[in-house]
Amino acid sequence: MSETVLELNQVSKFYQKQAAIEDINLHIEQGEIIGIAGPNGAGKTTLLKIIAGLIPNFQGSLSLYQSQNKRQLEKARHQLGALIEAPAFFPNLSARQNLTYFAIQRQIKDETRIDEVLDLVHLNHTGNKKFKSFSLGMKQRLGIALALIHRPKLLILDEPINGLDPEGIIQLRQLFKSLAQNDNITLIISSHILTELESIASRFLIIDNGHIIDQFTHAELMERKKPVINIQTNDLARTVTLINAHYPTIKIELVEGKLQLVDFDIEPYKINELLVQQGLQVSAFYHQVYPLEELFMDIISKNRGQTSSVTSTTESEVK
Ligand SMILES: Nc1ncnc2c1ncn2[C@@H]1O[C@H](COP(=O)(O)OP(=O)(O)OP(=O)(O)O)[C@@H](O)[C@H]1O
Repeated sequence: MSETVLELNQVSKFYQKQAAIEDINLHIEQGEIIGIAGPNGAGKTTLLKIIAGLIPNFQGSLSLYQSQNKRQLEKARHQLGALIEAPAFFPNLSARQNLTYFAIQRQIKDETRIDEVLDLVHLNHTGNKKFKSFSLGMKQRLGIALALIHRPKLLILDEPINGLDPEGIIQLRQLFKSLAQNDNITLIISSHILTELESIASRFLIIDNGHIIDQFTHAELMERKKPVINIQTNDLARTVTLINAHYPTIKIELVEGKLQLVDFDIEPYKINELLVQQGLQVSAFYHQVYPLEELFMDIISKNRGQTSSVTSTTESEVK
């Protein structure tokens, strides 16, 4: 049976009358992977800090594992691990020495746990290498190891994949999925890398100007996604005429010198076939699907009162 991890009711944080976040309501169940996306300054870090207990003064109520008052909350937060901003590691100590220091400080007696977390974040091979000569990605992974060291049930990560190389990103993606699936750990992750967030999270929160302006599960994202076909030919104007004549409901836009088709309910190859049969030279034809990125842009522009980027293009506009 699933357990409620976190409940926020009308949570707001103001800095000099300016809201960093405002009227946030949120309910999170054990085992969920929550992906938080939002533009710079949207309020993501503020929200994560409030959950982690790093901003004690805020308006509204927060309950963590059914604990609400200050004392109970302090206890409940032992179940929480967080990587928000870079932890202060000792530059002249190795990964293992740094973790040993924090383990002693946190009264973690099980020494094997240090090797376990170093294994989990793939830093077990770094030996005597000092923290100061770690790459950004290695530093980031050591921060995650530290957040995991006391076996938290809830892990909060602010931009955890920043600065990682592709291999590091893949390793962390697998780690996050395994923590949720095998260890039933709940994760709350913020990231600007939406393609990555999309492959990790089970539910998404879109934040703008301090408000949760939309939220949806992974399955709902798939329903709302808009596939796009990109086309490049030797005669874009004629391509538009042909597609408009045969498939009048398809919307076409000119983007960076190529045509983008949305709202098509036919097999893409049929469009390609049509163009080739009509003697056009099709130099590029590819199906592009970045659901979260596309939906994110739509949601943000709608929230800011801008029109959506997709409009129908006429032949004269292309010429
Ligand atoms: N300590 C502070 N004092 C004053 N204003 C603050 C403070 N911390 C955050 N803010 C303001 O609150 C708003 C939200 O900031 P926050 O760091 O939570 O956004 P964010 O979504 O994490 O941004 P980014 O993606 O750039 O990290 C911003 O306008 C920021 O300037």
